[in-house]
Amino acid sequence: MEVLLPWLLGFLVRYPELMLSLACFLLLFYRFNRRDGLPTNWPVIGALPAITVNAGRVHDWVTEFLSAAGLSYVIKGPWGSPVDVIVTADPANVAHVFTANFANYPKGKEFAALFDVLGGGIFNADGESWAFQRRKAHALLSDARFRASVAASTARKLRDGLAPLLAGVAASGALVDLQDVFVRLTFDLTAMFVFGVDPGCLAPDFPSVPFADAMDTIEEVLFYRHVTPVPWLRVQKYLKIGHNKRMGKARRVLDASIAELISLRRERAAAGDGEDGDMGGADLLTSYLACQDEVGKSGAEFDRFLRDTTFNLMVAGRDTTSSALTWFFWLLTKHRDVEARILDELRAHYPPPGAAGGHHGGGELKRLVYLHAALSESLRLYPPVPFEHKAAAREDTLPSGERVGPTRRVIVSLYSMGRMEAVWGKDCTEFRPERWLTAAGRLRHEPSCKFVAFNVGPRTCLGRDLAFAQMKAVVAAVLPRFRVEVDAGAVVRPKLSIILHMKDGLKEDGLYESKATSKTRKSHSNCGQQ
Ligand code: HEM
Repeated sequence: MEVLLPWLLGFLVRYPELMLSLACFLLLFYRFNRRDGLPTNWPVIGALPAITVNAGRVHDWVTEFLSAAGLSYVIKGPWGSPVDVIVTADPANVAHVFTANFANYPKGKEFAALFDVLGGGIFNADGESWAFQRRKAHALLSDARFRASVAASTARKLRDGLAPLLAGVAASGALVDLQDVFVRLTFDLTAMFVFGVDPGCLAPDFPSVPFADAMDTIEEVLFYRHVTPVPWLRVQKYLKIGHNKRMGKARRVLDASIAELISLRRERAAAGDGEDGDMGGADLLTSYLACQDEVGKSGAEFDRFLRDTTFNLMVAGRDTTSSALTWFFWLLTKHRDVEARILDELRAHYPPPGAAGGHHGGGELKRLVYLHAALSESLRLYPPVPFEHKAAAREDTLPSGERVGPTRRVIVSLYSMGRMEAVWGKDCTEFRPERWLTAAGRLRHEPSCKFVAFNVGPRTCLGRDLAFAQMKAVVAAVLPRFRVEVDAGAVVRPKLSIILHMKDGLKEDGLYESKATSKTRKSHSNCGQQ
């Protein structure tokens, strides 16, 4: 050792780059993961090598190490601050954090800073502000007139927008990215019930809609903020460069678009046209405008409230539902037996409008039990919100035994929770809608701390029923008429984002309209009629 040490030091002084490269090589390519499958937590840099190497497949990587660890594992912070993260897919931890100790796990200031673009909206709010917004949103979203208007405007959009668009694509044999189609569709559907206006994002020429493009950019930057060292984020903010610059630009577009939609609605209300628009005046913005006294704000403050509220609802409705639909349609291409059962159920309980018994008021959707089970199964494996993070206001110990506090946060992997053998059994990675059905063919209830796609506890999703109704309506409009085929070689994987979109979309696939399903397929990426 006496000989080796001076030799090593001499080598380090003379060839620092070589030594640094060697160290990096050892770190990055030798032991990102320990032999037991768990990521190595190195001194100072924490699990950075493992994170770097697995960044492209983060959700599957987390699932692998959580399986190996027994549902929870502590990742040491590489972000330049002494923060560790306990990553968990343990239902007991979820129940503890989201329900039993809800008050001790607020969204908090750091969450609000990370998601500053959401302003004071419901996703970012805590305490009284959150409670008020939740009460209000809950009342509006469950209002019977609102629900009936959403059902009617959705049916119209599917009949006059989606179906002709898909038929046109099918007839022309053009390529289509189904994910793009669903994002456009849910953007329009959500804007209709939030602003009372159809922005026409879903159109045959696939127009560029600045509002929708700005939302895409914002989501990308938000994910980037999760995986970038804090000091570098600060430099970007200070110099107004990189992702910070992109965010600034997107925010300006977003704010301008929302301001325009709000003033349009105000003008129409002032002109006595309050009942116009795609929702016949039953949209959420009209309702919020009418309750200014209850909100207790005026002038610019009320405008900011409207901007934050409507934007939060747009985020809530657009991306989650489009992500869910994309994964669902892809899963059906892999499970034709499930598709066939859904088609049988649709024929029996949801005949097309115009056919005998084919009147659709929305209530019939409740009879589609197997479809409900299949959608739940898809959401279990591909939850649109793949992870949630939480910080404890006061030090706490989780049921799994780990301490949480100022220097240790919690990340719940919703994606991994659906894939844990300990939670769902040996067939946890299989797509099996039957797991959601009782022997009598009714829907089986799964505890929400186990099926977390819609969140758990007091902050449970307020749009769950609406989302199921919209997804069922889309499936009923598309499935009997079109058949989607996926190229065997297509690589389908999640994009790195706060929403579980598909990385390369579903554009390598083919869509066929019923009449031509048979043998007229020209190439894997064609569209045709069944
Ligand atoms: C498949 C579709 C959907 C899924 C998987 C989903 C999932 C979720 C999740 C995971 C949260 C918790 C987010 C968080 O606190 O970080 C949430 C909250 C929320 N969702 Fe949904 N959502 C869906 C559709 C919708 C729709 C269509 C609406 C209608 C506007 C909606 C409205 C909301 C609202 C208002 C909240 C905030 C609740 C609160 O913080 O108290 N969601 N949703």
